[in-house]
Amino acid sequence: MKLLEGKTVLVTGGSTGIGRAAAIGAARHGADVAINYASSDNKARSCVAEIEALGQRAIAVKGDVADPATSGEFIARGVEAFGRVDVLVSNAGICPFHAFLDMPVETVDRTFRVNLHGAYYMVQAAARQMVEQGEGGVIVAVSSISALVGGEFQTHYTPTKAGVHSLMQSAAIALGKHGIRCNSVLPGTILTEINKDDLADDAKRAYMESRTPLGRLGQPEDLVGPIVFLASDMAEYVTGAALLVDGGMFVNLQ
Ligand SMILES: NC(=O)C1=CN([C@@H]2O[C@H](COP(=O)(O)OP(=O)(O)OC[C@H]3O[C@@H](n4cnc5c(N)ncnc54)[C@H](OP(=O)(O)O)[C@@H]3O)[C@@H](O)[C@H]2O)C=CC1
Ligand SMILES: C[C@H](O)[C@@H]1OC(=O)[C@H](O)[C@@H]1O
Repeated sequence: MKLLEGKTVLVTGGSTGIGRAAAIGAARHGADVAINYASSDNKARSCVAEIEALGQRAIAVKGDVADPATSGEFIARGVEAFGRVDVLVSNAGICPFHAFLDMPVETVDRTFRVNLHGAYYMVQAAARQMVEQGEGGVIVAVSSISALVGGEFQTHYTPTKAGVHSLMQSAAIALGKHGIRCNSVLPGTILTEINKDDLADDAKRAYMESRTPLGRLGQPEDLVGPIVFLASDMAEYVTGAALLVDGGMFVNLQ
C-alpha cells in the first residue's frame, strides 16, 4: 500500500544517511520529493536519480539550513517544481564530537545554528506555506535519543536535539488549528556519515551494539517506516508525539 500517493515531501539533509533514506522511502510510497543538502553535490544528484527511477519527480536544492534565507528558498523551489508542500521532514544535522572543557565557541555556535536554528526556520517556512495552501500538512522532525540522554562528547549536540523535540511539541500546539501535525522521531545509533569516525573505534561500536536489545545498530532505512507512518493519514490523530526508533537502546539501563 502506498501511503503518500500524490503528496509533495520536502526533506532537509537529503543527500546522505537518514534524510536520503526518508526521501527515497517517501518516493516509494508515491510522493514527489525535494531534498535540501549542504555540499554533497554528487550524492544529492544520485538521490534525485534514484527517486526518478522509481517513477516519481525529484529536485535537489543546495543550501545551508543555518542561513535563515535558505528555508524560504527551499520551500519556494519545492512549490515551483511540484505546486505545493504537503510534508516537511526536518532532518539536516551535524555532530562534531568534542570534549566539553575545551569545546571551541565556533563548534557550539555552528552546531546550534545548523541543528536547532536551521530546524526552526525550515519548520516555520514550511508551516507558512501549508497555512497559505489551507489544507493542513505534516511536519516530521528528526530529533534523537539524545533529546533524552546525555553524551560526554556531545554537550553541544544533545541540547539541540532536545530543542528539536521541544520545537515539535510547541509547533503542534501553534499549528493544530491549521490542521498541521508536528511530530518527531528519536533515532538511536544509526550507521551514517555523522558517526563513521566515532564508531570506527571497534570497542565503542561493540559496546553500543551490546546496549541495543535488538542486537544491532540501526540503518538509515530503519527510519523510513516510522517517518512515512507519521507523514501519512494513518497517523491523522497523532501530533506533538515523539517516537523512539532505537532498537530498544533507551530503556536498556539494567
Ligand atoms: N546517525 C545517528 O546515529 C543519528 C542521527 N540523528 C540525526 O539524524 C539527522 C541526519 O543525520 P545522519 O543521516 O545520521 O547524518 P549524515 O551525515 O549522513 O547526513 C546529514 C545530512 O545533513 C546535511 N547537512 C549537514 N549540514 C547541513 C547544513 N548546514 N545545511 C543543509 N544540510 C546539511 C548533509 O548534507 P551534505 O551531505 O551535503 O553535507 C546530509 O544530507 C541529523 O539531524 C542527526 O542529528 C539522530 C539520532 C541518531
Ligand atoms: C551521531 C551520534 O552517533 C548519534 O547521534 C545521535 O543523536 C545519537 O544519540 C547518537 O549519539
